[in-house]
Amino acid sequence: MTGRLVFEQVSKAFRAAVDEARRFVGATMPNPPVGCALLDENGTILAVGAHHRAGSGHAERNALRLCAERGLTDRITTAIVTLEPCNHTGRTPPCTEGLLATPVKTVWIACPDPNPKVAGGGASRLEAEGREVRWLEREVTRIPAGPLLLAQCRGLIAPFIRWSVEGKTWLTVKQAVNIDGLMTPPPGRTTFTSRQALDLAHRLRRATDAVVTAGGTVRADLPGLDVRRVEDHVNRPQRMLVVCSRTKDVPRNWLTVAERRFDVIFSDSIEDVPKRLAEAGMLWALVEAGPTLLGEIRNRRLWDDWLRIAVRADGDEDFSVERRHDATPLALFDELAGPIAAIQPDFV
Ligand SMILES: NC(=O)C1=CN([C@@H]2O[C@H](COP(=O)(O)OP(=O)(O)OC[C@H]3O[C@@H](n4cnc5c(N)ncnc54)[C@H](OP(=O)(O)O)[C@@H]3O)[C@@H](O)[C@H]2O)C=CC1
Ligand SMILES: Nc1c(N[C@@H]2O[C@H](COP(=O)(O)O)[C@@H](O)[C@H]2O)[nH]c(=O)[nH]c1=O
Repeated sequence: MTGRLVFEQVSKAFRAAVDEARRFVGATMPNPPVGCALLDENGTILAVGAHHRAGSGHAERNALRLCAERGLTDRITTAIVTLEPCNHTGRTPPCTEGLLATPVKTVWIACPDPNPKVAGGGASRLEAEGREVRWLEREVTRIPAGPLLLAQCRGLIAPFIRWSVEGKTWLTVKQAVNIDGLMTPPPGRTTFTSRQALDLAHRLRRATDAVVTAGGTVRADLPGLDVRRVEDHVNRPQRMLVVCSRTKDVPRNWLTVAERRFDVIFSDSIEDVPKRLAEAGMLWALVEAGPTLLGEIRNRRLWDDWLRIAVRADGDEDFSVERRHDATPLALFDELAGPIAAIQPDFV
C-alpha cells in the first residue's frame, strides 16, 4: 500500500490517456487535445477523460466527473496527464483545484504547459499542496514504451505550441509519388496509392483543422478534400480550405461544393498562409497540392513536416517522414512511428 505504481502501470495509463486524447485531434481548436487517466493505489484505471471541444470541460474535469459518477473519487491516488494541468480560470475553472479536491497523491505530467504565462504554475500549485509531481520526460527510459508515449504527448500539443508561441499554423505536407517518382495520377484518376495509404490520408484530414490546395490541383482533379473513408467528428468546428491561386480560376461548381464543406479562402501568397490560418484559430493544416506549390513550400521552408508515400515497383509503399522540429503530430499515427524514428529532424 505504498501508493506508488510500477512503471508498467504508468505506461498503460499514459497509453490510455493518449488514446483518448487522439480521438479528438481535429476537434479542439484553438485548444490543444489533452488526455487524463485517474488510477487507484493498485494501478487500476478508474476513469479516462479527454478535452473534446473548446469551451467544454478539460480532460481532467471529464475524467473526474466520470469518477464521481461511478462513486470512485475517494479511491484516486494517481493522475496521469498528457499536459500540465491548468491553474487559471479561463472558459472553465482550474484543473489543479479539481485534482486537489481529491485524495490524489501523485500527478504524472508529460508536457509542461507551453503558455509562458502559466508555465510551471499547475505543477507548482500541486506541489505547494503537498502532492508529488513526476515528469514523464525525466523518467522516460524507465517506463515501457516511454519514448513513444512522450513523442505522442508532444505530438498532441506541437501544433498548439507553434500556433500560440509563433502565431503560425502547423503545415503537414502529404505527397504521394508513383514508381517514376512523379505525383501525377493515371488518366481518369485522382489518386494511385493503396487503400491503407488512402485511409491514412483521410485520418490525416480528420485530424487537421484546415486543408491547403492549389489552383493546378483543383483544375486537374476537382478534389473533394473531405473526410470520407473514416468517421469524422460529429461536432467538429468548420474546417478551412485555402486555395493557393493567383488567378482564382477554379470551376464554379467545384467552388459551390467546396463552400458547403469548408470556409474557403483564396491566397495569392503561400508565404502568408501559416499566419492567415493561425489568425482564424487553425492549429494544424494538411497540404494537398501538386508539384508546383510543393516546390514553393519546400524552397521557402514553410513546411513543418513532410509525409511522402512512395509506390514501389513491387506495388508496396514506403512511408517516410521529414520533420523540422523535435516533436511532430504525425507521431500520433502508429504506422508512422518507424518512419519518424528513422529520419533525424532537419532543424533550422
Ligand atoms: N500525388 C499527390 O500527392 C498529388 C498530386 N497532385 C497532382 O498534381 C497535379 C497538379 O500539379 P501542378 O500543376 O503542379 O499544380 P499545383 O497544384 O501545384 O498548383 C499550381 C498553382 O498554384 C498557384 N500558385 C503557385 N505558386 C503560388 C504561390 N507562391 N502562392 C499562391 N499560389 C501559387 C497557381 O495557381 P493559379 O494558376 O490558379 O494562379 C499555380 O498555377 C495534378 O495532376 C494532381 O493530380 C495534386 C495533389 C497531390
Ligand atoms: N494522388 C494521391 C493523392 N492526392 C490528393 O488527393 C486529392 C483527391 O482527393 P479526393 O477528391 O477527396 O479523393 C488529389 O487532388 C490530391 O490532392 N493523395 C493520396 O493520398 N494518394 C494519392 O495517390
